[in-house]
Amino acid sequence: MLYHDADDDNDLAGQDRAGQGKIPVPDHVQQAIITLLKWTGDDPEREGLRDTPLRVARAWKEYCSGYEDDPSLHLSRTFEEVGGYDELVLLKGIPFQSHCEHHMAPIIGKASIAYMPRDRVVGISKLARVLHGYSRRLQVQERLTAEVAACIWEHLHPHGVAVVIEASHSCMTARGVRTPGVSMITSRLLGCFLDDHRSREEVMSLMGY
Ligand SMILES: Nc1nc2c(ncn2[C@@H]2O[C@H](COP(=O)(O)OP(=O)(O)OP(=O)(O)O)[C@@H](O)[C@H]2O)c(=O)[nH]1
Ligand SMILES: [Zn+2]
Repeated sequence: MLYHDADDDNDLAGQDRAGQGKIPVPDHVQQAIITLLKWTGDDPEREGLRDTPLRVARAWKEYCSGYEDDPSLHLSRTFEEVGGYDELVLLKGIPFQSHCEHHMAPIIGKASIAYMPRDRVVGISKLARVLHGYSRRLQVQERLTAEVAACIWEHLHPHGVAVVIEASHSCMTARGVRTPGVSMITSRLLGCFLDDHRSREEVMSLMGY
């Protein structure tokens, strides 16, 4: 049996947790979640699971909201270098959440994103927005790292870009090899951070590596 939003206050699925309003969930999407619930051994008809297909569907739309984002648009508004500042700009330790494309399990970590401006700088929050645009999709960490770096490289035309991501993969900690406490580190260096060892050492040291 499929459930649709009731108008009462107990309709948790109907709450706007993401601030994006309530989105309709097609029956076939709910049905897929019911099938999974049954297959895992539970009873989708019991009270606690009654609205779960709706909630899960909406949660996945939120986890994967990056598919509706064009991260490069966040870099379209730039500013002239302030006071002739032409040294590196680093946003360090940006928390993010993604999901691995193999198991759809959470990837939870932090990213550090640096660039060496050429003529213009971007609002610093935009670097985090680019990260979220790519992380809110099904990912592998290597591709996420490369996509963030490529986006900044192609749209800001800086002297260099450095992206380092450190993350824990729930598919390794909560299932499978079940090895908690392990993190994966990936990096993508472009331009001066790749070619010039002093720039590379500086950015890595500022990032804490
Ligand atoms: N390189 C890389 N591997 C990932 C990432 N996320 C998950 N994986 C790995 O993807 C692999 C998928 O391996 P498979 O053998 O196809 O799947 P599996 O049988 O579930 O593997 P186990 O996780 O070892 O149980 C696993 O080794 C995961 O640890 C990622 O972001 N990058
Ligand atoms: Zn995985």
